[in-house]
Amino acid sequence: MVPVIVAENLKKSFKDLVAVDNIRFTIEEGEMFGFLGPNGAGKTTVMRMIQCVSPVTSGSLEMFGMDATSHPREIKSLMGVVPQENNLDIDFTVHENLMVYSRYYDIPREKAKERVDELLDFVQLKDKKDTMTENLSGGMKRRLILARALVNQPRMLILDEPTVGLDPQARHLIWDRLRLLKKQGVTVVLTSHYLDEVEKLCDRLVVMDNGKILVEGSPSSVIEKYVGSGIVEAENNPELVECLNRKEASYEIIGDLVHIYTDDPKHITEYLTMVCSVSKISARPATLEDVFLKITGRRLRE
Ligand SMILES: Nc1ncnc2c1ncn2[C@@H]1O[C@H](COP(=O)(O)OP(=O)(O)OP(=O)(O)O)[C@@H](O)[C@H]1O
Repeated sequence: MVPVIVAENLKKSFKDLVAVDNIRFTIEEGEMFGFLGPNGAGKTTVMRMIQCVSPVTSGSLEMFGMDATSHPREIKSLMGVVPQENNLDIDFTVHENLMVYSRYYDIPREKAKERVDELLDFVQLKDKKDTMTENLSGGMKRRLILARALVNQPRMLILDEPTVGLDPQARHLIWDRLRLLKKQGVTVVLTSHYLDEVEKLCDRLVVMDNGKILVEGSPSSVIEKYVGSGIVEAENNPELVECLNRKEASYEIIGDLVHIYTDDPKHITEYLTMVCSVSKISARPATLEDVFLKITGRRLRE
């Protein structure tokens, strides 16, 4: 495996605030890699350092074997970026938006036209070619931004919350396109608050909080490691909690519910039903969302 991004003791401070606190991670070529974390965890700050638009405070950040501080131009030419906000030029048509962007990369006009047509086809916006950008739906705007990020045929694509606010159809189309890009060998790095999205798409992920990386691994390995393969949910009552303590089970009380983390949901369900009074008991597979909440807690962030 060839590493595309290597971060060592990477730190970013804004005056007294440490937004990214000495983190290390490696992203391999052709991987789909996710950054997760509550609001303010430091994900966008990491993305902006990767995009070489926010200087590293200390530590090292290498991409394609080049240092982010000394080779930003070379690195930028190899990547495409889908930012968190829709920052399209609304005074242009769909086609013009992409043509203008291709000029930044000095792509000859005829070649750019060909490339833009291919990209509009790729994101299913061919029939909107001459539509003014401001008249596109939210999903179409996101697709246009994805197309724009691909104008320079990047080896790595960075996406900050690519599907925020989109309906299921639009999300699925973006997922499908990201999978196609991965098949073509493009390294994809994304942040998302949609944990099902990350679970479905990403080969590996990190969970950040307060600028630090708390968890790293494939979705299935982190689920296995932090919550086990299944969760049994039951209505909270003192007798149930006593039973769980006796059995030394791993559990969490969440308001009116008890979450029991287990690799054998059937066994726990049968046991509890037999030895104590339980109601509304049910089992389900554990998800990345369970890991996220277990690791980062349930406290609301600012
Ligand atoms: N330019 C800046 N100046 C000062 N503080 C900043 C700046 N950018 C980010 N921060 C702070 O750094 C911390 C991390 O912010 P960041 O935007 O990276 O979080 P995030 O994980 O992307 O959050 P979200 O999920 O809300 O997008 C926050 O406390 C934020 O207020």
